[in-house]
Amino acid sequence: MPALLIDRIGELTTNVPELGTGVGGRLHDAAVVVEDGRIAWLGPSAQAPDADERCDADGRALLPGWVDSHTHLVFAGDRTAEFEARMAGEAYTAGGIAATVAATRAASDAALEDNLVRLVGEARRGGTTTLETKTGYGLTVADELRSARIAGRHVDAVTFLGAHLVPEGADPEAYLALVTGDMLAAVAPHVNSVDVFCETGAFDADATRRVLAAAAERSLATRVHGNQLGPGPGVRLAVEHAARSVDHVGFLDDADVEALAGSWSGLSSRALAADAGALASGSGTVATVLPACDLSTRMPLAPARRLLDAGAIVAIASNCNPGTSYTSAMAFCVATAVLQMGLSVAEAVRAATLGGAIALGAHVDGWTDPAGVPQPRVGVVAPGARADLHLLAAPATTHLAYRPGVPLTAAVWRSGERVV
Ligand SMILES: N=CN[C@@H](CCC(=O)O)C(=O)O
Ligand SMILES: [Zn+2]
Repeated sequence: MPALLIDRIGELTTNVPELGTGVGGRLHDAAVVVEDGRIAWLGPSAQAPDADERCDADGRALLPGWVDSHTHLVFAGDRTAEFEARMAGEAYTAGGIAATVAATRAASDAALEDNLVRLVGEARRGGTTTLETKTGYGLTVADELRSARIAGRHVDAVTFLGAHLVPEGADPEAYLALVTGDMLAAVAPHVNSVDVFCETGAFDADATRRVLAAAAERSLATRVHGNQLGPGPGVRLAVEHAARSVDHVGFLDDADVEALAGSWSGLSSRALAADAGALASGSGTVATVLPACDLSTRMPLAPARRLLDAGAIVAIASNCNPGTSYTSAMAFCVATAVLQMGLSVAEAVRAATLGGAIALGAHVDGWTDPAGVPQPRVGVVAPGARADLHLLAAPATTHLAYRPGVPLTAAVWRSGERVV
């Protein structure tokens, strides 16, 4: 692959404070050189070396591609009527998942794959370069396995979510035994992690523990859908089981917030930001907020400001799915986090890039994609990192919140290849 120079960058967000200024490690009048799919050099534009090809950023902002660490893209059908009912005042309940399970089971492999490819393309056009997606709309061994296989062909990380809902007509205990037994055994070679929806109407604390323990026995990373619809044990269980992330986190008490911050062994997000070594070696549970889901379900926005102030590591993800959050637009999630959750633009951008990477374990070199191929770290613009870059049609990332809803993606590179 010929070396590429992107120069005359008005504002470069590296997410590495030592490389620039502030939380975003920003540089101005900067340049980046990309070689063999990785960042080879970055620095002042005036000192940039020659390369085979050149892209003139013309004063615009460059940042890492979005890392969307929570989506549910293997599904068929949509739930427009359910959304309309919600906007007319009905509450969201976990039971809505069953409608998508029925449509997904009835769909052909080709239909599921076409829909997934459509959504991955939509996300790319909005600047997303790393995508996780979950199974969870099959809920039989065969349907979960085909979801995992289809997902693995198109995304960067696949999560098994057999513990999404007890399917209609199934005995809860027998289904849990299936999820933690034969179903997990079938999908394990095809997934990177295991998730469980810990909520009233889905899986209780005991069931959640059993799913997390079964995943740990197979050395699979874990994550939890927790504290989405009300207070509950999800956050506490995620931290106790060293889950990579707990997602939604809408209803938190002080102990939940302290547990999430403390999970990083006293390394606050600020300390981690200032010390790349600590970040690489630290392990804890990321608090993933899903602003579009909070809005689309008319739930209170997750307390992202409080979590950051307490020292937790926060990620922002789209939760793209046909029930609670039918959007892949990470820029919209970032704008909402700034305008309504009280984050600065630099904090929100960091959470939607490096935060998501930490939640996926993709912030360190050598993480593997679903095919088992080792990948360079993502979520930062730094020498050696995967060249996943997002050029905005704006001079500063501030425009993501200053001009909400305006499509600002001008170009996207993934592994050094121009994809948008
Ligand atoms: N909360 C559980 N799962 C999805 C919603 C799935 C659905 O309603 O189809 C979520 O993350 O919001
Ligand atoms: Zn979800």
